[in-house]
Order: sequence, then C-alpha cells, then structure tokens
Amino acid sequence: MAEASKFLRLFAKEQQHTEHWLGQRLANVAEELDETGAYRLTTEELAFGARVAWRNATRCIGRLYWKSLHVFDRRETTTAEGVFEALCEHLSFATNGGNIRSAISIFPEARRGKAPVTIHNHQLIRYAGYKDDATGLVIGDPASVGFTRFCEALGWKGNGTAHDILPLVVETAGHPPAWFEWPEAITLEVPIEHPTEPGITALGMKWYAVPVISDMRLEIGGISYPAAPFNGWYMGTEVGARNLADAGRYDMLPKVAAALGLDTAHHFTLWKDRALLELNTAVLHSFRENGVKMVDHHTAAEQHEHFERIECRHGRKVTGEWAWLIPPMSPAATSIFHKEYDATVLKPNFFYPEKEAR
Ligand code: HEM
Ligand SMILES: N/C(=N/c1cccc(CO[C@@H]2CCNC2)c1)c1cccs1
Repeated sequence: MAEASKFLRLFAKEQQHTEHWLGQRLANVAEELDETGAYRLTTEELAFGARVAWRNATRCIGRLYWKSLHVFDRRETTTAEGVFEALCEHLSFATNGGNIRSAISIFPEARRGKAPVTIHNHQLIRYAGYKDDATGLVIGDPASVGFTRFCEALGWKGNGTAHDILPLVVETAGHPPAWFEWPEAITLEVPIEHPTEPGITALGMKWYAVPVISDMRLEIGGISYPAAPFNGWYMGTEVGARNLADAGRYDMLPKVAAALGLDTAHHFTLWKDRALLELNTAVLHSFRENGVKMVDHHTAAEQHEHFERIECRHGRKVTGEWAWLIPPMSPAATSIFHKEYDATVLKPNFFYPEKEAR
C-alpha cells in the first residue's frame, strides 16, 4: 500500500486532482488490496506512470520529451499472437515513415512474481550474429550470437548475412516460446553513406531506424510490468561510436581508416579518432538524407540542459547517472561532462529484469 499511495499522491499532485478525489481513490485501492492482494491502475494512471518512469531514467539523455510518450495499454493482451499484433502496431506507429514517435506498449503485470508475457528480445529490431566456433569469426552483430542461437533452437533460420533481422520471441504462461518474423514494411533501415568519402559508402554499412528496448521491467506504484517495450529515436553516437565502432560489435574503425587512407601504424596519428569522426558524420548524414529522425550528441546534450531547467522550475530534483549521460564521443565538448548529477533512483522507473527467483 505504501508504494501505491506514494504513486497516487504524485499522480493527484501533478494532475491537479482534489484532496477529496485522492481520499476516495486511496480508500478504493486499500479495499481492493485487502480483498485481492493487488490493485489496478486506471489507463490514465498507467500512462502517467510510464511517462514519469522515463522522466526518472537517470541514464537517459533524451528525457526532455517525457510528457509526449505515447502509451499503448495492452494489459488485456495475453496470447503470443496478440502480443505480436500489438507490437506490429507499435512499430508502425513509432516508425511513422521516419518521423519517429516515442511510444511504449505495456503488457500484463507480474502476479506472484510470474510474468504472464515474456519478450526474450533485447530490442525488437536487431541484427543476428553468426559465430563460427572453429575460427571465432562472426558474421553480423556479435552482441546477438547467443540470442541468434536461441532463435535457431526454436526453429528460426536466418539468411546468414550481416544484417538479418531477428524474429520476435514471445513466451506466454503455459506455452513454449513462439517466434514471429517482422513484416518487411515495418522494419525501416538506413544505408550508411558518407557525403564526400565514397570509400566509406562502399563499405555497405546500414542500420535500423527505430531502437525499441524490450528487456526492461517497468515499475509503477509497486506494480511490476515485465513486458513493456519502449522506443525513442537514436542519438547518432549510439550507432556510429558504439554499434558500428566497438571492437566487440561491427568493428568498422580499421575499415573506415583504410577507406580514408590513414596511417594506422601508430596511435599518435589519431587515426581511430579521425575514423570515428567520419563514421559518425556518415551516420548523421545518412539518417537525415533518408528522412529518419536522429539527434546528434551536441543537440541531445542541449536538450538535456533544457530538461534540467524545466525540472528545477517545477521544484523537482534532477537525477542522472553522469557516466551514462555523457556521450561516448567528444564528451567534454558537451555541458553534461562539466556537471555533477544526483544518481538517486526514484520510482516509477525502468529496471533490468530481476534475476530468476532463486
Ligand atoms: C526520444 C529519444 C530518446 C533518445 C535520443 C534517448 C537516448 C538515450 C541514450 C543515448 C541512452 C544510453 C543508451 C546506451 O548508452 O546504451 C538512453 C538510455 C535510456 N533511456 Fe533514453 N532516449 C530516448 C527516449 C527514451 C524513452 C522513450 C524511454 C522510455 C520510455 C527511455 C528510457 C531510457 C532508459 C531506461 C535508459 C537506460 C537503459 C539502461 O539502463 O540500459 N529513453 N537513452
Ligand atoms: N535511443 C535509445 N537508446 C537506448 C536506450 C536505452 C537502452 C539502450 C541500449 O542499452 C544497452 C544496454 C547498455 N548499453 C546498450 C539504448 C532508445 C531506445 C529505446 C528508447 S530510446
């Protein structure tokens, strides 16, 4: 009841409900909890809770737009086919022809620690990774090797290319995991081209438009929603400075450096930094050329500053995790680097799944 009343007080305050309304709501919730051991949020309370969870996400640089999160209340969807259908609608809505809109789909809450619906994907759209155990070589995304093998064990078969989009894998209570191939029409991708360096374009890189995190747990008012996939748009460095650049991911920096004719024999030529810069320039250029929303890390940092000012104006503490908020490229060139942040984790919020109950 403590978590419930804390959340409902927050809801009443920010939505300007009367003391009378709050008293009534708290009494009803107390009764529901007494009778059934659980209570149900209204769709309006659920939507507010999801938006505040985003506002409280200490690692997120994109929080300025927390109020505009579109919420799909899917608490009545309990079959794998129903989940797939709902997520196809989510992806279409979010993609919006490239003018990406932030959204979240919230499936049924956990009951007695059990999730009625489990989504096994880390992100709804992600590339497969095929590892040859004899040579150690990987085709595709090394981060996906484990999940790719899981999908193959379920009967899924990819085309063995570096950009095979993995299926949705959903598990519902009492059934084995089911997999579903996404329709082509809702998996928008962007070919990565450099505005002036054809050698980089020739590398044939591409990335998907919409990041949808599908393995985090949403907690609101003491209720846990283990399946609550949410999407925003990408910050360019996520694709250009991590996913395509990390040695443990697509490891493209040596190839980009070669395409630029750089001297890679010594660190002091800063060939890696020059390759990073041109790769990130290509990523931002390609998303913009294809009309797919993406934010550069300087603009994103300014937007976070704006978020901080608005929060202060509303008398709310800004919480943040510095090491995550700074971008992985030129961090000290953004204002975030030169500030300290209170890393307190407020609720509602998003969490990594609890380890399997021991
Ligand atoms: C709208 C555009 C958005 C942008 C540009 C953005 C940007 C980012 C970035 C760059 C990170 C760090 C990711 C990493 O380093 O791997 C992050 C983390 C995070 N974001 Fe956002 N975000 C956006 C929207 C959202 C939305 C809509 C939600 C939820 C409703 C959200 C919740 C989070 C959470 C929970 C984390 C931490 C993830 C973790 O701990 O692994 N973000 N965001
Ligand atoms: N731009 C984004 N970036 C991310 C947001 C949250 C998490 C992640 C990926 O996190 C992985 C785990 C730690 N780093 C990679 C990326 C968004 C995804 C969904 C909504 S916005």
